[in-house]
Amino acid sequence: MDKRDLKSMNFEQVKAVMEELGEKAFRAKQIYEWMHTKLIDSFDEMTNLSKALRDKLSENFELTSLRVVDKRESAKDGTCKFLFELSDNRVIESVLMKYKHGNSVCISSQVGCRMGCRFCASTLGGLERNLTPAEMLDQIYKIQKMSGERVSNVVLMGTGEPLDNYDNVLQFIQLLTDENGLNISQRNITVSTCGLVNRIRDLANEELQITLAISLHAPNDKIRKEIMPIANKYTINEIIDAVTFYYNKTGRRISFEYSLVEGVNDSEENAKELIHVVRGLNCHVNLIPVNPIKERDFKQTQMQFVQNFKNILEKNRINVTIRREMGSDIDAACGQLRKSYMDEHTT
Ligand SMILES: C[S@@+](CC[C@H](N)C(=O)[O-])C[C@H]1O[C@@H](n2cnc3c(N)ncnc32)[C@H](O)[C@@H]1O
Ligand code: SF4
Repeated sequence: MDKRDLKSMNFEQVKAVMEELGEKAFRAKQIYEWMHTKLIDSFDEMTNLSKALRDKLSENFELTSLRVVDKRESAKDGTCKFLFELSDNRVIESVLMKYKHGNSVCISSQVGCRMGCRFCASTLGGLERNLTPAEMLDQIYKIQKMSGERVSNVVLMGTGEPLDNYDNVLQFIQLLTDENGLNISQRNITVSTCGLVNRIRDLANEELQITLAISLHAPNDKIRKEIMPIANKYTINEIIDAVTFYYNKTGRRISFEYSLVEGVNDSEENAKELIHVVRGLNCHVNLIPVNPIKERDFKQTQMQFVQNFKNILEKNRINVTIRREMGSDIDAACGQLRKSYMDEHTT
């Protein structure tokens, strides 16, 4: 029988397990603390439990942990990219970004992705599997332990489509924001999605205070279909309706991600079209010059045109920023480092 995943359980579930094992309830608190505040990697480190209980736990439960297979630090801005190996030997990546306001970690939510966006390295091998809540937490826990600094912000912008792994992502958010765990504020968590409309509505109904980021990348359905297959399922209008619902439910300002690709979505005409799409919403647009991947011949829009695109939006009173490229010297585009690692190790 497969061992049950203890770190993915919330406090109530750990309490139920203790009852099942005939243990006192306070043991649940101790075990939960070892996992989620002391961030230990093995049952043997739970030194205030008897050896008998630790043995019982390891016979029946799995305690996930990640092995670091690579770590690269940007000489430009201190951004650190990590490659972690999971217990089934699959590899994922996470990024630590240091800002004045605190440390932000970008985590993966799946191994691979099935959404097929043309510019994205994460989807080149399709979806391998979902990550468990514990495997998402482990990325943050490991980075916090290795860096010795508190992580204050978490963004789900690494490999994978978080809303395609909905239940695990929700449980992960519950554990991450638990006051008996790392106690990260919901407001400091961002979930980024390519626009799974039904799931955006489900998420709105959870009434969380997290930030929702929409990977829009196009001002109309025609261009969006060329670069994002999900656009064949949901139109931009449907996305806008869903995010309006999200905003009405949560009061949280919506972020739109817009990667500029030369000759594809970066003309002045495109900027004007984009204004009509987002006008009237309480939102923020992030412009990101696309990070070219070697498997596709997409080119980055030159900075002067990115600036011009931004000016057009600004003149129309749209909140807009150009996202700083973090760690551009270390294969920082999402999924790129993992992809180069897999290419080297699987041929
Ligand atoms: C990798 S995705 C993960 C979250 C989610 N699946 C999504 O699409 O929003 C995070 C962000 O990276 C962007 N992205 C992916 N490949 C990129 C590239 N080569 N250059 C710039 N941005 C990229 C995505 O469009 C998205 O906005
Ligand atoms: S951009 Fe997001 S949804 Fe699209 S393939 Fe990459 S990870 Fe998947």
